[in-house]
Amino acid sequence: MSGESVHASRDIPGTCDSPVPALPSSHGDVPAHPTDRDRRCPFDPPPELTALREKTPLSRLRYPDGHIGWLVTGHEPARKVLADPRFSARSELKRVPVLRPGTDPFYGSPALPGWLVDMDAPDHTRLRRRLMSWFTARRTRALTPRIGRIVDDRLDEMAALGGQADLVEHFALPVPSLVICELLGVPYTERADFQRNSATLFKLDVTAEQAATAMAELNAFLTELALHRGRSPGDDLLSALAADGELSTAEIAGAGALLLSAGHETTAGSLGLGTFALMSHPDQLARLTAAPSLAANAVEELLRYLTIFHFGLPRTPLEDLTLLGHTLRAGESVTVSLSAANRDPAHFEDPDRLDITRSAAGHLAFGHGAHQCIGQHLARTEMRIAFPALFARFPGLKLAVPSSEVPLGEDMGFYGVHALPVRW
Ligand code: HEM
Repeated sequence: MSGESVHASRDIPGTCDSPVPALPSSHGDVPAHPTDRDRRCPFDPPPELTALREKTPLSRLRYPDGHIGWLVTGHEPARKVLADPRFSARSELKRVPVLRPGTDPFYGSPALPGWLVDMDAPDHTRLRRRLMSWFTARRTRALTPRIGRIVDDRLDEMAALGGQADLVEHFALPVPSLVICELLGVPYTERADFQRNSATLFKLDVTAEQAATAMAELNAFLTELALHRGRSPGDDLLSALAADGELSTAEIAGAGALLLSAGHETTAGSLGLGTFALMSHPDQLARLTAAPSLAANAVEELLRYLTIFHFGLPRTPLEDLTLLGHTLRAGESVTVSLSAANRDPAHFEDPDRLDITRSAAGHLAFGHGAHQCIGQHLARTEMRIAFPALFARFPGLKLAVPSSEVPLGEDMGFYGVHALPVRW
């Protein structure tokens, strides 16, 4: 299905009650993963995914290259799989991703140095330990005043544009980009190249060659920077890693590339899509603006409700094991759908309703277990500051186009909006 037809058929936000269609079936009884291009509503996972979860929290799944593996859609089994060290995250064990039509240059071969999402213990633990101290809740809280100033500066810049702007270009993308640049020690002036390369990496329909080129460019940039910070250190993460001498330059560059790309794309997606969701649910927005102290709760609920990591997390059993009465064989592909798990009625009451006052505790938007998002506290802090500040500065913020014309990031590994034209 093309993006165009999705835009044309998508319902007005807040009224996305499409009937659940019959389960998709590519061959025989084994369905393919319902993709984001099957969404009926910009904020809800495809109804086919919900239907799969309602049928069983663990189903067979046909991957784009035709091989058959497993899809976990229930909240409880999703947590179990992600917490179980018998499920590997190593890239050389992964086959084709669930949504990419072609091959993936990063699957089927060893992890790139520093690329910790694709590693298992003990390498993963060694590397993660070196990075964790920079992303603790305490350290992130200390960044609050600086993030507040970055947010205010961007809002000033937006206000100076008159009465209309693209919120992604002027707010949702620059805020996390500036924050992660400062933390890592990456010059923000270099953003055009790293933002383009990161976007290519996370795009679903690029060729393997395009993705590999983007990765090589990003890596070369970070390698040069890591060497430079080794010679002339600053007060930043890359300098600290270079001075500490525990990681190789290749590992520092790889971890830097991962942090830089994950650190801005994801939060930008959450800020852009989150603003769209709030504006489309005026009752929820009114609650937030009336009580900005709800921001922390609202952020958790938006993370749950929107689950921008929409393609799921890939894992591979290292041995035969049993889950929900099924035998999963060593080497089989398993995908954990965070979108489906975060809408599981067995864990969240009335899960398809956005309610910024509910407890969204236990949501899996940041994953779970050994690979749970390193940047979660940073992302939370940025969002908790950004949403109330945005709506306080522009109390009459509105979409400047019909909601059906907002370009959705359904072609991206992280869901979001490519642009959000707003006026005030
Ligand atoms: C709303 C924003 C974000 C969301 C929804 C998100 C989501 C996730 C998820 C689901 C994972 C788990 C991947 C897996 O298990 O395979 C993850 C891992 C990761 N995230 Fe985030 N993330 C966000 C923001 C950030 C930020 C701001 C940074 C950087 C500072 C970051 C850096 C990372 C890194 C380095 C990992 C890999 C951790 C590991 O493998 O041990 N993320 N993220």
